[in-house]
Amino acid sequence: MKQAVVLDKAEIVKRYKPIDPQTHKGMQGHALIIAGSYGKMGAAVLASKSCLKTGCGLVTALVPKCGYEILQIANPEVMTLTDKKEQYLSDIKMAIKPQAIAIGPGLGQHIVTQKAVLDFLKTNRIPLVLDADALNILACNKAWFSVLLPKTILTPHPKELERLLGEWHTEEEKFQKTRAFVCQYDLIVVMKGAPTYIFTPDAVYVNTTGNAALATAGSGDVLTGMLTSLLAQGYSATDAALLGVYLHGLTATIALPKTGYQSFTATTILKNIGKAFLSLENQL
Ligand SMILES: NC(=O)C1=CN([C@@H]2O[C@H](COP(=O)(O)OP(=O)(O)OC[C@H]3O[C@@H](n4cnc5c(N)ncnc54)[C@H](OP(=O)(O)O)[C@@H]3O)[C@@H](O)[C@H]2O)[C@@H](O)CC1
Ligand SMILES: Nc1ncnc2c1ncn2[C@@H]1O[C@H](COP(=O)(O)OP(=O)(O)O)[C@@H](O)[C@H]1O
Ligand SMILES: [Mg+2]
Repeated sequence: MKQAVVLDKAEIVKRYKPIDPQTHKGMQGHALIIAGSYGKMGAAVLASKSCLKTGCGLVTALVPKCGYEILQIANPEVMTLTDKKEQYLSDIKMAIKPQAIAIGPGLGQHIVTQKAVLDFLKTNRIPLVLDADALNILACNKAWFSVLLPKTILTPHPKELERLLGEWHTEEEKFQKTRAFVCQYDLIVVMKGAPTYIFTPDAVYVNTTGNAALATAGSGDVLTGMLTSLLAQGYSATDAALLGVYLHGLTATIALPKTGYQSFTATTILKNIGKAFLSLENQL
């Protein structure tokens, strides 16, 4: 494999766009988070909250009916749309025009949800982040890889990546398969791990922030919201993936001395997104 580009502060500051003092919520982007099912509504809460806390002006969550009160109470700043089904999503339609969409965290893989996801992918023309069960559903329907919009961001953990690409026997083979996949379908793959690699058709990047504190439930759901937020704010898919992964890791670098590994949770990531941004501003 070609040498990975090291994603350090200098590389990030080049891509970071400070907030315009004249901005308003309508200019900060509107994101839609399609997530959650009975028992996994926390994933929708975490992804939509992280989307807001990464600077998106407006965030809407689309969840099954059982998620309505959970979302509205846990996240009063987030607008909530509900499906007609109580426990899982059955139909992905929206009367809004978001600038970016995330789909997958906590979604489950009900057969009806699978069909709704596939129908959505066929017609979607809005910049997209695919995570968790959206990846698992796609892995069961590999013919659908070719309907994905160019530069869609996929965020698999190792098991999800294996479901998508099949087994590998060496790290080198894993990298080759991922590289071939992003080039064939013109996608961006955030290969989550320690460290996380970002694959684009042009280059591979290796992240330098973060630590094992991130090995905690919901950590990836928060990352999905952050990437979607940056996409909605007008960052290119490559820059959103690079900046989002870097900032997500930076929250753990910043918080570790106070929390230790054990008490760091996905909520700790949310609480430290602001400090992560501020540390970029100090470099300008
Ligand atoms: N509060 C909520 O609502 C939450 C909801 N969530 C939602 O739950 C759904 C299921 O998601 P999930 O990722 O837990 O299940 P799944 O895809 O079977 O993967 C698990 C297996 O993958 C592997 N593995 C994972 N990471 C690895 C690594 N770094 N390195 C190596 N291996 C790794 C590992 O496999 P093993 O090593 O055990 O063989 C592990 O057993 C999904 O929709 C998600 O969004 C969660 O986000 C939690 C909070
Ligand atoms: N040991 C580790 N060191 C650094 N980052 C890690 C480590 N373990 C997990 N992470 C990060 O935590 C996140 C976990 O994502 P994921 O497995 O999808 O979590 P969840 O589905 O519970 O939200 C990824 O961004 C991954 O890179
Ligand atoms: Mg996950």
